[in-house]
Amino acid sequence: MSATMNPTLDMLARRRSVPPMLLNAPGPTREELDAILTLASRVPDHGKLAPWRFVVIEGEARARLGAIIADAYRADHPEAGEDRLALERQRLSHAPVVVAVVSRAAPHAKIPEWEQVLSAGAAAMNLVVAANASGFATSWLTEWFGYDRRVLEAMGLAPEERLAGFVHVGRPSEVPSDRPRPSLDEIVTRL
Ligand SMILES: Cc1cc2nc3c(=O)[nH]c(=O)nc-3n(C[C@H](O)[C@H](O)[C@H](O)COP(=O)(O)O)c2cc1C
Repeated sequence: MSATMNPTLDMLARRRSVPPMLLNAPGPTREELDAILTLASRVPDHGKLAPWRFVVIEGEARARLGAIIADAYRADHPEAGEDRLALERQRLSHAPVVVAVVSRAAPHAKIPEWEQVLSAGAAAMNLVVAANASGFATSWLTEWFGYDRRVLEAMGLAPEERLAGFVHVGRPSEVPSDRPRPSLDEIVTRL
């Protein structure tokens, strides 16, 4: 896409995910992250339910949760070797900050649950956009442990809460080349 004089459009046209291994410190400061999370929470939200919340995983907490991820993996794969367990242990330790976006969608008399789930996706994407506009790069991932109740419980999620994604945030050491994008012909119909 051609460059414009509009920094928002330029960022949207160029942004791409950067794998956690390429996301370095320094991560956002407390003030920077608060600003990013404030923008992440400014999303369409039918019924003003705030059907999402954020769990910030940084510093020592990344390794603490990594140990729980590796324990869960070992319990399910007793044959797993040390290399694989080390990989699992490091899952959240590459980027300096990982924000878990949690969906709190629940049955409601007026607001369809589907719309609450969509709002959590919007919050995750606003977080991605705000972090990238602030000079960071991101990766929005779930992986197997994003669906593992042992891991989610260790993060403080209630049984009815679900993970929309782990957004890894850091300074990119390199930005991968772009991937193919769908052409408008494939995804747009006009009535
Ligand atoms: C909800 C959600 C979960 C995702 N989980 C994973 C994942 O576990 N592993 C993965 O490789 N990509 C995952 N992705 C895809 C990446 O976030 C990203 O879209 C892709 O790697 C590159 O696209 P981009 O450069 O346009 O961001 C997920 C995307 C979404 C929306």
